[in-house]
Amino acid sequence: MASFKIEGGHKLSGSITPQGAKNEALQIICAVLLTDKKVTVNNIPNIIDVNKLIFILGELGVKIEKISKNSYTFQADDLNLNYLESEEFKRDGSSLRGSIMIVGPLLARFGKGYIPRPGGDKIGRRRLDTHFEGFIRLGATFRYNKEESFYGVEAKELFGTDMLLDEASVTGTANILMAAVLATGTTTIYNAACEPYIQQLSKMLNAMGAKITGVGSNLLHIEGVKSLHGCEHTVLPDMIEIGSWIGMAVMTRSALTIKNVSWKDLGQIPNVFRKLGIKLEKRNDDIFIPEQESYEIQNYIDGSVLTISDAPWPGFTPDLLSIVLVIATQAKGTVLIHQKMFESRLFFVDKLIDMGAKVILCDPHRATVIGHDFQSMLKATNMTSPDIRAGVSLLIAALSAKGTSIINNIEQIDRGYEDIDQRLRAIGAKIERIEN
Ligand SMILES: CC(=O)N[C@H]1[C@@H](OP(=O)(O)OP(=O)(O)OC[C@H]2O[C@@H](n3ccc(=O)[nH]c3=O)[C@H](O)[C@@H]2O)O[C@H](CO)[C@@H](O)[C@@H]1O
Ligand SMILES: C=C(OP(=O)(O)O)C(=O)O
Repeated sequence: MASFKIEGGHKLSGSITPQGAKNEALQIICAVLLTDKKVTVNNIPNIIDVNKLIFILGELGVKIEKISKNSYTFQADDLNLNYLESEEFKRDGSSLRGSIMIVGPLLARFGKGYIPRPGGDKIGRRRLDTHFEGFIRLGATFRYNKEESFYGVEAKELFGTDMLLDEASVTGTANILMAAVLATGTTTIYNAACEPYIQQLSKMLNAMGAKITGVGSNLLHIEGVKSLHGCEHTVLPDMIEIGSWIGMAVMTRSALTIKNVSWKDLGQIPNVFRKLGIKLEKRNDDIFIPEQESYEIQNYIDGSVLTISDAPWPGFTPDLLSIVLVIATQAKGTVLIHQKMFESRLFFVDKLIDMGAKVILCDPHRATVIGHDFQSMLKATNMTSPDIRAGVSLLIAALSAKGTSIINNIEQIDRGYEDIDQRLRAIGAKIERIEN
C-alpha cells in the first residue's frame, strides 16, 4: 500500500487541465461491447478503475489499442464469453463499480450478462435492483447466486417496453439504456438519470446508429435497432475533479486556473461553491479562482443556516459533498452538509476533527461545520483514505495544514485521480509518493 507525504501550507499557482471524467469513461468503455466495429475513445483518464475495466474487456477478447496517452480503439468482434463464467472474472469484476455496466450490452448483443457483486467505494448500501428490474422488464430472466454474490440475466430476445425506474440510478440508467438500444420495439425509461455523462453516452449510442430521444431529460425514448456501428467519442472533463481542484485552490488560499472545464455541463457546481463565498470567474471555458484570504458562507434570505445537500442531477452531485465539507472548515460561517444518498460517507470527518476542524457529526447523513475563517490552521496528522472522495478531502486538508501529514491507502485516491501527486507538484505543492 502506498502513501502520500504532504508538507502543508504551500501556495499553488498556475493552471491545471482536468482529466477525462471517470464516471463517463466507465459507461463509454462498456458501450463498445454493443458493436463488432471499431470504436475510438479520446480523453480516457489513466486511473485505476478505468484501467481495471479496460483489463476486463481485454480478458473478454476485445481488441484494444492504446493510440496515445488518453486515446484508445476498441473492437469487440470476437469475444470469449467463457471468461464470464471463470473464477478470474469473479475476482476482476468485483473490484470496481463500473464493471456492472458490461451486463446491459452483453445481454443485448449475446443474450447473457453475468457479474459478481461489483466493488467501488464502501460508502453505504449500493444496491443493483434498479438495473435488474429494468432487464427483467425488457424480458430477461434473472438469477442470483447468494453464496457467490453472482448475478446473471439471460434472454433470447429483448422487447421494448415502458418502465418507471424506482430511483434515478446513474449506472442503472446507463445499463438499461445500453440493453434497450438493441431491443425489438420501443422502450421508454421514465425517472432516468440525466446527468451529462448519461447524455454523453446517449450521444455516443446515437452516433453508433441508436435511436434515442429525450436526451438530457428524465424520460428517454429508445427505438430499438438491429445493430450498431463504430464511432469516435471524446469524454468530457471530470466535474468531480474540477470541484476537487477548486477545493485545493481555496484551502491553500491560491490563485488557480482550471482549463477547459465545459462550463455548460457543470450544473449546480459553480453555484454551490459561490454559496460558500468562493469567487469563481468564467474566463471563456476556464474557471479562474482568484487568491482569497477569506470566504464567507451565505445564509438563506431569512438568515437561517445554509444546507448543502445532494440530489440526482440536476441536483448537486453526492461525490462533491466531502470536498465541500472540508472547504467549509476554513470558511467564515456555518453550514449543514446533508449527504442524502449514501449513509457511510461522512465518517471521515473524525480525521478532520483530529486536525482541529470544528465539525459536529449529527448522524450518519448530516454534519454541521463551523468554519475557522483561517484564524486557526488545521494540524498535520497521519490518516488513511477510506474512500475516493474522502481521500481527496483529506489530501486537501493536508495541503492546507501546518506541518507534514501522511495519507495511507492512497490507492483509493488513484482509483479516480490521474497522476495527482505529479500534477500537484507542478503547481507548487510539496507532496511525495511513498511506496511501502
Ligand atoms: C461508477 C459511477 O458512475 N458511480 C457514480 C454513480 O454510482 P451508482 O450508479 O452506483 O449510484 P446510483 O445512482 O445507483 O445511486 C447512488 C445512491 O443514491 C441513492 N439514490 C439514487 C437515486 C435517487 O433518486 N435517490 C437515491 O437515494 C441510491 O439508493 C444509492 O445509494 O452515481 C452515484 C450518484 O451520483 C455517484 O456517487 C457515483 O460516483
Ligand atoms: C462513489 C464513487 O465511485 P464508485 O461509484 O466507482 O464507487 C465516486 O466516484 O465518488
